[in-house]
Amino acid sequence: MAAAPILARRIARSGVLPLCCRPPSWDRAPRQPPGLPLAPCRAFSNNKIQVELDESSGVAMMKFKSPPVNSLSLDFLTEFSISLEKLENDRACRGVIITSTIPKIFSSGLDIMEMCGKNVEHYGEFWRAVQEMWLRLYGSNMVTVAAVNGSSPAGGCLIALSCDYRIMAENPKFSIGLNEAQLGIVAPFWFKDTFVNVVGHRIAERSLQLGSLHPAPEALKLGLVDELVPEEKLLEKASAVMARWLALPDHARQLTKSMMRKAVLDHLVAHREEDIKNFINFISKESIQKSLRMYMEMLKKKKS
Ligand SMILES: CC/C=C\C/C=C\CCCC/C=C/C(=O)SCCNC(=O)CCNC(=O)[C@H](O)C(C)(C)COP(=O)(O)OP(=O)(O)OC[C@H]1O[C@@H](n2cnc3c(N)ncnc32)[C@H](O)[C@@H]1OP(=O)(O)O
Repeated sequence: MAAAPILARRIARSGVLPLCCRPPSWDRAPRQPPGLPLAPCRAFSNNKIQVELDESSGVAMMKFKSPPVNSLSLDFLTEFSISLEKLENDRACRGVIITSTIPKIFSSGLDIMEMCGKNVEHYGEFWRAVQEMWLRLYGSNMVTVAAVNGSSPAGGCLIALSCDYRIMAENPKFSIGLNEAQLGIVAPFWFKDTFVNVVGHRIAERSLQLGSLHPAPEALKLGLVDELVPEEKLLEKASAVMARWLALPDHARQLTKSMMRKAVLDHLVAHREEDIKNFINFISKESIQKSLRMYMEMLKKKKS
């Protein structure tokens, strides 16, 4: 995935400062008082995502921090891909736990405003960023654990599904699923394939057609998440799961992961441009734009 030049161009246009141009990122960890041994922890943070790597365990904690709902805007997706790339290329990092700093929300999915009333170039750029995020996360060599501490519709659910293991807070008010059908849009084939690989064909077919958002206990029953824990235990549990996965030799686990995921990844890589064209054609239709506008209005009305 030679994404660096594309990312660089996108960052330049989006105004988001690339990590490499910021003050040295690894220097941003809190300074130790003189005399104490240096904590084996490195941190970097950009606008929407904060990452801390514990060098002694090889585990990075990645926290989404983009209020109000961690929606996956072009800027967010760019930062996410850059953060994943940095960790992937860091020999000290073997695993990443993904969670959110926003109470009750893991991620609200793709930013609907990025898909409304924009031009064809923007839709193309946005969709390429969505693809890139997924290719990096689903294809990661690192162990990836999602600590889902809030609602996680559509693109948020895709992030969790793309990890190796999903632990969700046991609050029945939190829901997760690919609800695209409820918005009058269609989950693309690689969202669907990722879902099928986790829950199986029948459950995926029913859930996708109905655009279901499953409350946490139901998500557990369907196998959409691997376990539920009280919210205050979520990160502790994620670290314990991570330690179990990291106890195995990396090469054996990585080759196995790649064998399990390769066909789905290769499918998108082989059809990337076609997928972008399909997205642009689909999202540019007036009927689809109308559905999205109505959905946004419904969200706003729900508040008042
Ligand atoms: C043939 C096929 C070929 C190609 C592909 C074609 C199609 C493309 C497929 C695209 C796949 C799409 C994937 C997606 O992810 S779509 C997004 C789906 N997301 C949702 O449905 C979530 C909607 N949001 C909610 O349900 C709630 O907001 C949520 C997350 C439960 C939080 O609830 P709450 O705490 O009560 O907060 P509010 O609802 O008040 O929201 C606060 C604020 O945020 C705005 N907002 C919420 N979600 C989004 C979003 N996803 N994008 C943009 N903005 C969002 C909301 O409107 C409020 O804004 P306000 O200005 O009123 O404060």
